Amino acid sequence: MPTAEHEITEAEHEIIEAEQEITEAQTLAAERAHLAESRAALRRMREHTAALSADVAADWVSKQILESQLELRVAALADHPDAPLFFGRMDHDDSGSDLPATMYVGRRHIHDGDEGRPLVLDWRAPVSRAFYQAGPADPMGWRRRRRFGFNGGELTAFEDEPLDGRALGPSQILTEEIERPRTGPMRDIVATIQPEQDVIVRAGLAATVCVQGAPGTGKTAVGLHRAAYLLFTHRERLARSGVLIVGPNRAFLAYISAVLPALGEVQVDQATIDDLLGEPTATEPAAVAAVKGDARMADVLRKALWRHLRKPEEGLVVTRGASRFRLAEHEVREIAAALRGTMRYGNGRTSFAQRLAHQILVRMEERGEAPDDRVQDQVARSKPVKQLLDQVWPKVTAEQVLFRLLSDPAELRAAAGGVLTDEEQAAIGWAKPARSHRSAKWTAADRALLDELNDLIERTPSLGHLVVDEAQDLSEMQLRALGRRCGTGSATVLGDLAQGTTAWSARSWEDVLRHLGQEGEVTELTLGFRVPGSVLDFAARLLPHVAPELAVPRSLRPGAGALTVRRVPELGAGVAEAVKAALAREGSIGLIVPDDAVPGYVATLSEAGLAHDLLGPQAAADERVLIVPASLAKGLEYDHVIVAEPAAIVAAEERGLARLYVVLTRAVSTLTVLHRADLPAQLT
Ligand SMILES: Nc1ncnc2c1ncn2[C@@H]1O[C@H](COP(=O)(O)OP(=O)(O)OP(=O)(O)O)[C@@H](O)[C@H]1O
Repeated sequence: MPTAEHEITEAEHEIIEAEQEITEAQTLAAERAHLAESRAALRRMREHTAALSADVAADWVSKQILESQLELRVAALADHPDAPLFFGRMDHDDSGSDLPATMYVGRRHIHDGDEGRPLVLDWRAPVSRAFYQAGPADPMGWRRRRRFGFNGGELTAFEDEPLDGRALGPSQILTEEIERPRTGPMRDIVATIQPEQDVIVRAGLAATVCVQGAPGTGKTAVGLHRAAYLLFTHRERLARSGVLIVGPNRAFLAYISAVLPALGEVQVDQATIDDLLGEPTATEPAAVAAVKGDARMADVLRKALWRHLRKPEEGLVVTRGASRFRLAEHEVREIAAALRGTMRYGNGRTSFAQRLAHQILVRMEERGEAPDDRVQDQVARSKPVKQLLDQVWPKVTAEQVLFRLLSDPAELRAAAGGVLTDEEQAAIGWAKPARSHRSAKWTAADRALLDELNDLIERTPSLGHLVVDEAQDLSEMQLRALGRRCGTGSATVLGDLAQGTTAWSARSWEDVLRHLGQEGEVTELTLGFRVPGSVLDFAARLLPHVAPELAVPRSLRPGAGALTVRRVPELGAGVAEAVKAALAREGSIGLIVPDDAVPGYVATLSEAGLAHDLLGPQAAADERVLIVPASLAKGLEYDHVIVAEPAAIVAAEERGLARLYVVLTRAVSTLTVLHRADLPAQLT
């Protein structure tokens, strides 16, 4: 029997709860009204921009440029129904503060046209930093942080965090955001960027940052948000010089393609290394590619290129009117020798012609003539100089130089002697060369060599900033190629040494930065957002075998019951059953299988009547079930992952264990590992 005192307390409790509900409902209504007001203001901003006319432009070209700029601005002001306009709010009641009493933080700045009153502040503005960084230890002048929960475009919840020194547990809204089922391409994380991620996102433009991060720690997300941050903060400069995101393959680029547009950035290019350096037209054994990918090749190529300079067969004779002016053969040789290797090959060729012409001018002056600069140019372009130029300093293309190097063992020996061992030379030289450089086929490693040569011949222009994802997989020569593209800019280098699956995968980030030609700090992210703890622990059994030096990753969520490892008598039936079970739950399903088993599983699912897509360059798959070749899983994630036959994934390639580590860390909610053969010993 409850006591009277107890009854009153309970009744009181109910009243308090009811009051709380009313205040909560009122708060929610007020916040929704602010959202509606912001939406309307954004619409007005967009309409205003759309109404601006490019007719003010002086000429046709300027008009086209202005029109496309206006189009971009209208696109940037689009209201994406699924991406809430604001996600946070900060308040304080200190009347002496310079900060506004209330600020809403959102994807972009929104102001009320009439009064110019800011309704939402861009998350990248300096003042917004407090939303991400303020904490009990340092409230940064604010008293309360409010986070909003959204469902579609609807504001459905809010969560208050007093910034008064009380330490609070993890945010419910963050956990829900992470566990929200995946559909379609990658989402932005702008509402829930964590303090340690925010530090990387907001690093200055001059700084190159390198992030080592375990699977799912948000490296890709951080890199993309950093691009958006830099574009906001240095808009004009970067609009001119450009920002480029480099990712491992097209499927990955398609997967991340929606993030920047959702953040209002529609002008960032994305490319794979093959897009940048040229698609390979041939393949080769990994061991050969590893030699070609080694930075020592830069030396070999430099020597190979300069070996195209030839000794003059004779001197130079230039006729002007009735006079003839001569340079002796040794003089020509000295001029070439003085220039050799001091500048890019192409510039050297131009300078060589100018120096020859200059010497001829000196001869003219000796004979009492007074030629001016124009005469020097005329002489430099004259037939005898051109003929000598073609003989001594011939025009060459990167393809010609590499063709000669790889098809002629004597050339290779001359250029690579003392740099590559005899075995290495034998490995990269072509056994059966093509007829000419025109019909030669080039591998991915050759493409990086060609790029290096191109740069030795003519400077590669640099961009303002480069974001390089999965950087651990790039060869030293590929890193050099990327380094050239941010030579006068900076880079964000992202990756995980444990997920290196190429024959040349990096062993240290210091090496990566060195080959990239950038000085930068290496930061480590260790808190995983994607993979549940139980799954991460299972995958981490491989870590001592693939990257023993790395810290064991932790997960934000324990994920009890997320992992199933099952031996099945027959893989096809086991997979079909696991797919059916996953279909009963919410979210995307990735069936990750050894590459050569893909056709078999396509048939299995079709026979079982299970609709599915095969992961290809376009990430936009319609079906919930996606068959993913193990070699393409990198960087991707699915709510439910089913992995078929880990031993076969390991056996398929040299760094198969690292590949398996990648594959096992793609799951957001559940991982089902099915095997008929024994599991790899390292997993048990
Ligand atoms: N602060 C965050 N708030 C919400 N979600 C986050 C946050 N950080 C990361 N995530 C989510 O965690 C998942 C993993 O992030 P991401 O793909 O960037 O990790 P990664 O480190 O690049 O992983 P991998 O090395 O496996 O490719 C993504 O779904 C991302 O949206």
